[in-house]
Formats: sequence, C-alpha cells, structure tokens
Amino acid sequence: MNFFNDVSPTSLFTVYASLSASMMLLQSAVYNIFPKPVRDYISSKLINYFGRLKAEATMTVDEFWGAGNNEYYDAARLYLPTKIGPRNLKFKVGKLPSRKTPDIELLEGEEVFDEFDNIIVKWRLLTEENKVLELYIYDRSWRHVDLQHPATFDTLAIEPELKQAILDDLDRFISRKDFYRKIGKAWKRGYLLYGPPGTGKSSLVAAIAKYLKFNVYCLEFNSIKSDANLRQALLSIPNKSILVVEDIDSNKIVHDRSQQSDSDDDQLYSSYSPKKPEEFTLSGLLNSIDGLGSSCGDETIIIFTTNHKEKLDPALLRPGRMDMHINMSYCGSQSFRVLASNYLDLHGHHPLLEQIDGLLETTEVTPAVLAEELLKNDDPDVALGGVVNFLKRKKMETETEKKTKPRRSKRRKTIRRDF
Ligand SMILES: Nc1ncnc2c1ncn2[C@@H]1O[C@H](COP(=O)(O)OP(=O)(O)OP(=O)(O)O)[C@@H](O)[C@H]1O
Repeated sequence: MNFFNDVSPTSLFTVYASLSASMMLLQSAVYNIFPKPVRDYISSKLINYFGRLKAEATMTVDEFWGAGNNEYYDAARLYLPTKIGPRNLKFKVGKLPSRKTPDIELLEGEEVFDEFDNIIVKWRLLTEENKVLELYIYDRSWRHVDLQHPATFDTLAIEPELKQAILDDLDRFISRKDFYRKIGKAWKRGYLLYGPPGTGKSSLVAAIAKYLKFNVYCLEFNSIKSDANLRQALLSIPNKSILVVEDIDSNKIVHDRSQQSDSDDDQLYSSYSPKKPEEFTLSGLLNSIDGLGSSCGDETIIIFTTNHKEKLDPALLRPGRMDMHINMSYCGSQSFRVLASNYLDLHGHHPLLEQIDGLLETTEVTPAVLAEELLKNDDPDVALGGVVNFLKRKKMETETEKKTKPRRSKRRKTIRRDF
C-alpha cells in the first residue's frame, strides 16, 4: 500500500459531499413536488425513515476498483489516522528512516468516528483475508450461509500445469476490465468443469471463490419454475460473484435439446418446441447468462459442472459462454502428492510413493476415493501402505472386469451438493 502518493484526503471529502448532496437532493425533491399537508405527513414518516437510513447506511471502500487501485481507499488510509482519538485504545505506530515524524495507522477492526455536514461516519478497517465468503442458494430468493468448504488452490489435488493454467486465466480475467470495456464485451468468464464424481469440481469452485474473494451463487434447476423466474434469479446476482450451475447434464431440458437439435444456435432459439408457461428452457438459461454482465452483474464468473460433457448441447459450450473447459480427471502422481501433504503432512520423499505412481498410471481412481484411504491412518507408512494395497486390489478388479464384461453398464450418478 502506498500511503504517500498523489491521493489526498480531499478526494474523500468528495465522497462525503456527494453522500450529503444526495440526501439534500432528496429532501428538496420532496419539498418541490408535494403540497404542505402531504409534505408534513411525509416529513413525519418518510424523512424520518430516510434519516434513519442515512445513519445506518454502509459504504464500502475497497482497496481495488476494477483492475486498478481505488483512490478513495488510499485517501481513507491517509486521512483516517488523523481521526484516531481518545476512544481508540489500540493503533499502530512506526517511522521510516527517511521521515521526520512517526506514522500512525488504524488497526484492523478498530473504529474511528468522523462528522461531515451532519453525517456521522463510523469507519472500520477490514482486510480482504477476513472477508467471510458466502454461499447463496436459490429457493424463491437467494438465501445464504457461510461458505464452509475447506478447499483452496493449495489443497486442491490437480496436476500443477492445470492449476497454473486456471490461476493464470483468473488473473488475466480480473486484470482486464478496461480491455472488456474497450471491446464492448460484458466482463464475465465461463468455465466448464467436467469429469467423474469425486474429482474435485466442487472443491475447485470453492478454491476459485477463495482466490478471488467472490461469493458463490449456486443455482439448482429444481428451484426454478420458469424462464422469468430464472431471469429474475440471475439478474439479482451482484458484481464480483461466481454463478455455479451444477450438474448441468442432469437437467431434462438440456437432454431433450441435445436429442432434437443439431445445436445450431439459430435453430436453438427458433425451433424449440412450445413450452408450458411453468417450464424453463435451455434458451432461457442461455439468454439469461448472456444477459449477465451486460445488464447488471459485472466481473462475474460462471461455472457449469457436469459428469457427462458429451451429453451437453454445444450451444452451451461455445466460447464466450464457456471460455475454458477444465477436465477434472482421475488422480495422477503430482495430485497424489498434494493429497499426501494435505492428509499426512508428508512433503518430501517416501519409499512407497514411486510404487503408488506406477499404480496410478494404470488405475483410474478419483482423489475423493484416495482421500478416504488416506484418512484411515495418520502414520504415513501405514496410510501409504493401505493406498498401495487398495490400488493393487482396484487394478486386479478392473482387469477381471475387463475380461468378463467387455462393456460396463453405465452407472447413474447421485446428485449432491457439498460446498
Ligand atoms: N482434486 C481434489 N483435490 C482435493 N480433494 C479432492 C479432490 N477431489 C476430490 N477431493 C475430496 O473429495 C471430496 C469430494 O470432492 P468434490 O465434491 O469436490 O468432487 P466433485 O467432482 O465435485 O464430485 P461430484 O461430481 O460428485 O459433485 C472433497 O470434499 C475432497 O475431500
């Protein structure tokens, strides 16, 4: 953070002034439009109400604004230490060798009070790390709980190149606000996460949310009753959010579309069979998603997850809708090392790792299944020995299955959400 740059606290007063001006504008509008008796009534009810609102309004000044620094934030960090008073029992002091006077800084969570044009302003510093992320689920309206999922990019067991590619893509997206504005495109990015159950799709969503500090909005098809309902749900998602549509293949309408369409977009929109008013359609979903960002939510990440990418209508997968297709696959040797580090605190070499690497090359096992194995014992020798035995058994089973049943029947997946 650069405290001593061109930004001055006067820019903060611009914010104060505009806040105060809005309230005055509102009051003068009330005065001009309504006759006195109505005004008196309004004064007793509305103005009191707005007065209360004014005192309770919350203004957030984030450190960054779009891709750049927020000048108001810098101004606030420069200005607020001058407001530290007798009520503040804790604050930070320090002095750079190049400066004559000491600097005082607010501590996280400490409150300072200020007054401007009869507005009392209470300031509190909160750092991003401590922002509590929320998981919103749609059920007639968005309801939220704290996002409890423990996954982060550090604990995510995926191959390092894939992890880096995702991080690079996210960084690039976040830093390109001006670029999106310049080319006239909504500032949103779509990711399709596909792969078998238990390969970490939900975990990756949680990791992305924590990396970007964005709340997650999870849409389930059974809570949506119509296109209008869908539009309303999607358009109420604020900026800096992640919209997740899980198990997109499990939606009946998507399956119907795939069967009857050659997936040409025009045909998709024009030839769709008449729907009942209470149904929602794939075209409705696509329209609402295309509308995201252009009409309200900016800086939005859209994530579709599926266990069956092949079942999806290509209209859903088109670049611009789903920009990056991420294959969440079975556990490889590097991913296994992340699991070993997560579950056994094993960071270096272990004699059994090479054997496990070899077995993983020929056996398809998800990180979820291996995680369960690793949970069985805290001792790395015992736990890794268990994994070796498990993989050998699994390999034998698969080989026997291949010999006896050349075609495996497809298993139905149970749908669950576990953020
Ligand atoms: N790639 C991974 N890295 C770390 N842990 C993983 C990974 N994949 C699975 N796990 C473990 O398995 C559990 C289930 O994984 P997760 O729900 O993320 O998989 P999923 O692919 O979303 O499954 P589904 O398709 O059934 O929803 C996680 O909570 C985590 O403990």
